[in-house]
Amino acid sequence: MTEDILRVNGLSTRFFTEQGQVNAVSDLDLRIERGEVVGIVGESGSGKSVTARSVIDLIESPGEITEGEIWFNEPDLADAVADDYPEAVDGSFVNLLEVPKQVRRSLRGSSFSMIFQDPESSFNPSLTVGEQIAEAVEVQQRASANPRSTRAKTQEYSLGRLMLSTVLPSKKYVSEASRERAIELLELVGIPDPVERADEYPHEYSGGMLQRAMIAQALAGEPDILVADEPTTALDVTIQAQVLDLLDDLQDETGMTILLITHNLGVVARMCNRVGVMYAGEIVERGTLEDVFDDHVHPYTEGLLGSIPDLESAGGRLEPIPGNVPSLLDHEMPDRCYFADRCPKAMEDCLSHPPEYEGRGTDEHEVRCVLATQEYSEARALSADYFGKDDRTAVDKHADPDGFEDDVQPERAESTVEGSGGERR
Ligand SMILES: Nc1ncnc2c1ncn2[C@@H]1O[C@H](COP(=O)(O)OP(=O)(O)OP(=O)(O)O)[C@@H](O)[C@H]1O
Ligand code: NI
Repeated sequence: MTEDILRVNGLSTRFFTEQGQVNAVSDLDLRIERGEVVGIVGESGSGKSVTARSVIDLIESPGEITEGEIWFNEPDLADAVADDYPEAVDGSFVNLLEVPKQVRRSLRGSSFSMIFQDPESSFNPSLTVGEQIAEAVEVQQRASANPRSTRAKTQEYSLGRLMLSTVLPSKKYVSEASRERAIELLELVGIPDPVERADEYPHEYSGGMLQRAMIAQALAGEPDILVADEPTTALDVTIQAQVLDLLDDLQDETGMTILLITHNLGVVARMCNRVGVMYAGEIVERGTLEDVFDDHVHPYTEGLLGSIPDLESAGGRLEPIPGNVPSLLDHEMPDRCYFADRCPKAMEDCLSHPPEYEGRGTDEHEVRCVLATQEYSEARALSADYFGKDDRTAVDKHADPDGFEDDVQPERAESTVEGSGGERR
């Protein structure tokens, strides 16, 4: 039982800002099997969240998906749209970038759901948690006959219905059944006294509890794919571990597919089946956990592994990768390996942009690094100060009237280190 549920091909997402075009995600491929947990890991600013948001259709102006295909495996959806959008259908797969916005939107909650780092953003402070989860349950019921059964749900697909479900005005009250379901969901995610807690407002919840409530809200539509963007980063270590346990258990019970975004390889090791390592908007190394942890080729992966925080023990020391996160402004991106200026093994060959090569691990293992094809050679190494001058120009170019970029870059680099857990041990 290993069928793909999602295939992303050649995805590029750009932001058209006053400073220029930001190449947040470039030519990204991603394959997720049904029931699998796939991780995307990388430093701050590498494009992880933009990848997640692109998949779930949450890119807003000035951002835009400029290229690529996002194929979602859903036979009934494929049937429903095949007549009107034949080019968007390939067997049981539907290219979500080729169907109308409303159809895509109708998949939110029921097919795709997302949880974020800051649960506050998912809740309205003036409604009780129970009401909001019940509302999420009802939104799904409007889109489907029976929210408890995926099969019944998908048999209800028809194009008109898909479109309608997103334009119907939201009801101002929730039914008793939805309220009960909300309480069940709160219980499922381990909220004690769910009946009482359902009547409380978001600010009455602790961070960890609100994180659980957000997961309950995301589960209300029984999504096929849960996208979790740094779901535990803001929590203290003990609560982090509990929330990860919860996600793990829910995944076991429901067979849900999870796309997990994190900058913590410790979290990947614990949760994922396969992982993609992101740098400067690209996946630079991908494969099974074994490929990436034991047989990695890319010096960036090596660097991330060196900075791995230990989830369980206190006092683990974190060694950040020296150098700065690269600018993703199109006119500042060099035509070479984007990591070369920070790479301890940079060679002459790294001065042209590497394609994806087969890695030395499993069939899944791929690497954007010339070291996949040759041994490191001192003789061909770039001199230590090769990029010294380049770097300075890059910093100068960053300067803009309000100095925004200059202020932000160093802080972002630092927050990666903290966020990875270095401060919390
Ligand atoms: N709304 C936006 N407008 C302009 N640029 C954006 C916008 N959103 C993201 N970006 C840019 O896209 C790039 C990738 O950002 P993204 O948020 O995906 O990084 P990330 O890997 O999730 O980092 P973090 O670990 O800090 O969350 C960054 O250079 C960021 O500045
Ligand atoms: Ni992010």
